[in-house]
Amino acid sequence: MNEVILEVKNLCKDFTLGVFSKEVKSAVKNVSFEVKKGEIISLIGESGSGKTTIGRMILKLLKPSKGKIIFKDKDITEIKSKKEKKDYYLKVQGIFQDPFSSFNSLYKVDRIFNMIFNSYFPHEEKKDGKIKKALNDVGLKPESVLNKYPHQLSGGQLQRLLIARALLMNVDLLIADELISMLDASTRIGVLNLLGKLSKENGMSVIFITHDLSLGYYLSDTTLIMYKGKLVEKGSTEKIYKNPVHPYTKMLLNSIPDIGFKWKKEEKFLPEKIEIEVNNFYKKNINKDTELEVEKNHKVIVNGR
Ligand SMILES: Nc1ncnc2c1ncn2[C@@H]1O[C@H](COP(=O)(O)OP(=O)(O)OP(=O)(O)O)[C@@H](O)[C@H]1O
Repeated sequence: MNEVILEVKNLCKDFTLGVFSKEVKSAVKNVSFEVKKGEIISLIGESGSGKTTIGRMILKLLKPSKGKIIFKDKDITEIKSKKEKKDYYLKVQGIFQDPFSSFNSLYKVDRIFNMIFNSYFPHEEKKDGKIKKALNDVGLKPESVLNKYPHQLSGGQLQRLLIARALLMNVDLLIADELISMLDASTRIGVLNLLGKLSKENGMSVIFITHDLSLGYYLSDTTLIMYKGKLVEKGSTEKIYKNPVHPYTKMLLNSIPDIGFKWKKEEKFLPEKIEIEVNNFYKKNINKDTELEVEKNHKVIVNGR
C-alpha cells in the first residue's frame, strides 16, 4: 500500500462573497497531503472547516485558487478537454451528503446504471449480471430498486446506489462526503464495512469526510484534522487518537461524549476557548518550521501562517 495515487500540494480556495463585494473568504489554506493506493483517509473537522471544499476541488467541481492536485502523476487542475475529464471520472468518483442531487430524477435506476456502461464500457457483454452483483454487494435487492425513480427511494438506498456505481466503475478513489449521514445506525456499520472491504479487496482508496471522530477511528488508516481551513494534524489514525498534539485535535477528542457520563460545564467544546488555545500554540511555535514530526507518520502543523 505504498503507491501514492493522489497528491494535494499547497491547496487554497478563496471565495469572493457577493457579486459586487470584495470580501474574500479563505475556505482552504495551504493544505497538503497524500493518498496511497487502498488507503482510507478520514478528513475530520467542524462544520465550515473546509472539508467539502477540498473534496469538491479533487472532483473538479471547484477550481482551486492556488496549489496542485496530482492524480497519478498528472495535475488535474490542468485537465480541460472533455475526454480527459471523462477518463478522470472513470477513476475518481464522489458521494455527497445529499444523494438526491446526484441522480437525474427523470431516469429510473436501471437507465442510470445502463448509462454507465453506454458511456464507459460500451462493449461489456455481462452488463446485467454486473449491475445485479454490484447492487447485491451493497446490500440492495436489484428487483426492488432497478425499476424505481430516485424519488421513490430513501436517502440510504441512494447512497448505496452511489457506492454500487463506484463499484461498477472500479474507481481508484472515492470521495465520500458524510456518506452515511442518511443511514440509520444499524445499516451504517454495513456500509462502513463495505467501504473497508472494497479498499482491501479492490485497492480502492477512500477520502472519508466526516465530523464524527468515532466513525473516522473505526474506518480509517490515516486521519487529517482540519480547523478553519487549515490542516492542523495528520498521520496514522491510531497515533493521532492516542497522542493528539494540536490543541484543536485535543479538544475534539475530549469532546466525544461517553454514554452514562454527564458533561461538566467547563468541559464543553467552546469555540472561543479553542481559538485562544490555538493562537497560543501558534505563538509558542512561531520560530519553528510549519510542519513538525511528532513521531513516525504523525505530523502537526505548528504555525498559523
Ligand atoms: N460557494 C461558496 N461561496 C462562498 N463560501 C463558500 C462556498 N462554499 C463553501 N463556502 C464557505 O467555505 C467554508 C468551508 O465550507 P465547507 O463546506 O468546505 O466546510 P465543511 O467543513 O465541509 O462543513 P460541513 O461539515 O458543514 O459540510 C465555509 O465557511 C463555507 O461557508
